[in-house]
Order: sequence, then structure tokens, then C-alpha cells
Amino acid sequence: MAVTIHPSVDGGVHAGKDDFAGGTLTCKCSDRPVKVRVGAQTAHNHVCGCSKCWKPDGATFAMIAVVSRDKVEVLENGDKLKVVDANAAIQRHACTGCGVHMYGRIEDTGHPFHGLDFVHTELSSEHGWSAPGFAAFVSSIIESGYDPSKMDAVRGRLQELGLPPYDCLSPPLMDVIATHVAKTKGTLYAG
Ligand SMILES: N[C@@H](CCC(=O)N[C@@H](CS)C(=O)NCC(=O)O)C(=O)O
Ligand SMILES: [Zn+2]
Ligand SMILES: [Zn+2]
Repeated sequence: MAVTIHPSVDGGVHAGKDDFAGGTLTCKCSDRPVKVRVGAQTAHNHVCGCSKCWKPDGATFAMIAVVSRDKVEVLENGDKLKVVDANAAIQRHACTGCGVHMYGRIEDTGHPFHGLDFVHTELSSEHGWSAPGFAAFVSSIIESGYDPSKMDAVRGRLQELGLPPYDCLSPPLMDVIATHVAKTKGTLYAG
């Protein structure tokens, strides 16, 4: 069987629109769906193989992007939201009706990505969201039950789709994290 990654990329990655200004995410409930407004284009969109990110049924990877937290607003039925794991760095606000994660927020002000929320733009009917550009935590799909002997095929398919596979985040994002740590420790290169 062909390797499937995520329904939003399995048919090819669609480019985002430069002038795109956001949209509304809706959960999967038919009754009182949760609606969240994302009032800006997203950045660093990627597919994630970790076991913590929400995936649509049957998908091997999640697709997740970031946006400034001040651009995220719960519009409707926010009473249905509950944080999945209050101890995680990313507090994923999930719908208690359908299980979809509506946004993930970092409350630790010392975290390198504090100020950014994590969102699944596939929950919006608008087109033009930033396209995914890499695959993160690829080896982690094994933790959710993926056959380890098929990893070459998965990485090959990701490369074919233009989503370079990494087993943590992409090198630029790992550099952002390391730079933040170096600043905190006072060891940042000063030239
Ligand atoms: N191998 C682990 C990796 C989990 C992980 O580190 N996920 C990354 C990517 S979303 C992360 O930044 N997690 C922070 C968090 O979940 O709060 C798993 O699959 O559960
Ligand atoms: Zn729901
Ligand atoms: Zn993840």
C-alpha cells in the first residue's frame, strides 16, 4: 500500500497565498462546534509525527503551524474546550465533544516559542494558509504503532513531497531554540 502522510499533503503540497490574512477553525462536532478565529497568516507550517499532536482519522502525521497568540480568539462554544495535558509545554486546548485540538498555547514565558500558538489550519475552509515545509519528529510515528521497517518509504515519500524529514524540528527552528538557550545561559556568541 502507498505511504500516506496526511490528507492535506497526500495529493501534493499546495502553496499558500502571500496576501492571506487568516480564517476560522471549526471542530468536528455537528452540535455546537467550537470556532476559533486565527486573524493572520501562519508560519513554520509542518507535518509532525509525534504522539501528542492531534491527527485526523487515519493520518500518520499531524499538520501544524504557528501564529502569534494575540491573533487567536475563541469565537463560539469555548466552554467545550479542555487542556489535554496541563504539564506539557504546549497546552493543547481540545474539544471535549470530538477530540480535535483547537489551539496549543505555551504559557511558560521562558520557553523559546512563548508568544506563539500552534494551530491546525486544515480545520478552516479558507484556502491560502502557509504550506507545510518540512516533517518533524518523523521517528516518533513508531511510538504510535507505525511499522519501523517502513521508515525508509515514509522518509522517501516526505522527500518526494518536498517535506524534508527530521527527527526533531527543522535545523532553523533548532537553531532558534539553541540561540534562546545560549542567551539564557549568557553563552551566546557575541562576535
Ligand atoms: N517522541 C515523543 C515526542 C513528543 C514531542 O517532543 N513533541 C514535540 C513536537 S509537538 C514537542 O515540542 N512537544 C512539546 C509538547 O508536547 O508540549 C512523542 O511522540 O510523544
Ligand atoms: Zn468538537
Ligand atoms: Zn507534535
